[in-house]
Amino acid sequence: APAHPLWPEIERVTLEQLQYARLGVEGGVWQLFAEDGEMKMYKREEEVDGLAVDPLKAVHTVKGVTGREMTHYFFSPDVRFEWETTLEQMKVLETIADDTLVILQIHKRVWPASQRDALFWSHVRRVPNDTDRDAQDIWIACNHSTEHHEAPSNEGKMVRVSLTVCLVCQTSIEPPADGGPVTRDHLTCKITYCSVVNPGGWVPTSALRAVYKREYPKFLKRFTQYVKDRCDKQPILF
Ligand SMILES: Cc1cccc(-c2n[nH]cc2-c2ccc(F)c(-c3ccc(S(=O)(=O)CCO)cc3)c2)n1
Repeated sequence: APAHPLWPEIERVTLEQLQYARLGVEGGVWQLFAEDGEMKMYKREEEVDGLAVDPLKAVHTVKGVTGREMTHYFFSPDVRFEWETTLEQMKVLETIADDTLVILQIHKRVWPASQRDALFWSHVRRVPNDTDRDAQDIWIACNHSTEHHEAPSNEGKMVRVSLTVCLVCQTSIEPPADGGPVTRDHLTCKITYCSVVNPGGWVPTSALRAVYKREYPKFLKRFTQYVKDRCDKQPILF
């Protein structure tokens, strides 16, 4: 494994997030707050120091793409402005490996809160499916807040959020009955998107919950549609 000081944390957090995502929405602690076709969004209402830090878990089923494709486009900084509508600036501060980056993102301000930025490592990996041999491998992309010497301190202009996010994808193939080639029509990708964002500075709880309720469904719907459009008519990446 690459000898980088962040590597042990990247390994630990990525695998923890994988287990967390695979728990699904059991236990009755998750409250369904948005639904759109196959997409279901759940939250837990939690406050830390009077700040709403509502963990979010979304599950979605997307036809015609693989988990590798879904996590590739989630991870790739080159295409982020094409689907992340709240992004104002983004800088790759460090390329640790071809599947591991440190990124600084400045997001658009949401009235009445002050503008936020996010500094995180971003990692994507394939995880062999240890429970079901003939299933496809699982893919996970994970973003987790970190420190970095190159991140400019915004002289107090910006509030830095603290976040842990993962996108876990499991692909299924229903092979054609006639033994013909597998096409995108035979692909189904089950997605779990998990997010815990500490807004970093005080935001009225009601305002923050309204932002989450509006932004998260929009974000996941737009992102998954973007990947379907990008992959349409392209060779399948398993
Ligand atoms: C989807 C969503 C939920 C909650 C708030 C907002 C939002 N609206 N206006 C500004 C933001 C905003 C502020 C700070 C942030 F760190 C992120 C943020 C959100 C998602 C991710 S990610 O890692 O899931 C995808 C990469 O951008 C990273 C940062 C988004 N967008």
